[in-house]
Amino acid sequence: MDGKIIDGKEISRQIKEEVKQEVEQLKAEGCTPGLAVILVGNDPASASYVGSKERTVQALGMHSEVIRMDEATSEAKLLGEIRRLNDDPAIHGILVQLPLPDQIDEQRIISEIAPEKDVDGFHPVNAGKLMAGLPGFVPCTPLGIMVMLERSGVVLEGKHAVVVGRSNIVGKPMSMLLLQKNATVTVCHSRTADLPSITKQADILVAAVGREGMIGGEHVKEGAVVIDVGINRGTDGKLHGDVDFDAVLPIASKITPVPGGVGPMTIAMLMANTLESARNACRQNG
Ligand SMILES: Nc1nc(=O)c2c([nH]1)NC[C@@H]1CN(c3ccc(C(=O)N[C@@H](CCC(=O)O)C(=O)O)cc3)C=[N+]21
Repeated sequence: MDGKIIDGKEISRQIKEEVKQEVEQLKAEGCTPGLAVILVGNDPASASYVGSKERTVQALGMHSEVIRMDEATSEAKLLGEIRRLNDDPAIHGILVQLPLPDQIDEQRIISEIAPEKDVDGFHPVNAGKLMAGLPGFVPCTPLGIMVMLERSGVVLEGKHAVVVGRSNIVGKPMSMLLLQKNATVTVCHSRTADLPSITKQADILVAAVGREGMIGGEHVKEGAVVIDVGINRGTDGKLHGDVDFDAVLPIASKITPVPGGVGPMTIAMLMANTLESARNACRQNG
């Protein structure tokens, strides 16, 4: 209803429809894109995300393999599973659901995934390619945000983009992608002094801090575009963003909701990356 609210669910639906068409075309050439998702342990939130990824992969006509491993699984066993998938020609994308249990070194695991199957874009080779401006897989959440901005007609060139959060998964790749589009980028984090004075300069504000309602009206400039990456499960059992939506809505020119904003875009881009990986693999060998 309100044209201010960027509908991530609708944009993700469009992307998935486009991917579905292209999957059909690729299948007609004898190549079925395949995604393997590894879930270690029984965290209910992780299990629910993995379930939703699996359903989406199947709905788009791709091959899905979900590997569920025990909470006590050793690092060696998980590495073995990744090596098997690296060598499996039916699998074009490998996603190891994070976080992993404490006995497993996440960086060690991510580094074992073949970079050309790393549809999460977390492998150091893909991170390096992004920084160097070379083609490679880009992490799904920041990539999805770029697509949302583009499809909502947001111009980035010459604008001040402020990213709050410096993770390898969102903040750092987000800042690289915004730079590529000629935004002036500032990265803030938990030790930033006087955060509101900086976020208030933002034409585009990306909140990826992981603290419910952290970004309030006092953080936002009139007319800013506000992207909320937060997915915090509140005590009410509902999902809440990092942005105090009701406080920021009247100030922003555009804003993404939670749920129905960045989250669905993340899954859509995972599908797009898996399609791209299959295309690369099949057209190279076929
Ligand atoms: N290797 C790896 N890759 C990931 O991409 C990855 C991960 N590990 N670990 C966990 C996070 C989280 N994540 C989400 C994706 C979609 C929604 C999503 O679609 N959310 C819906 C609501 C879902 C609900 O209601 O629970 C929404 O925001 O509208 C949320 C969260 C991917 N992650």
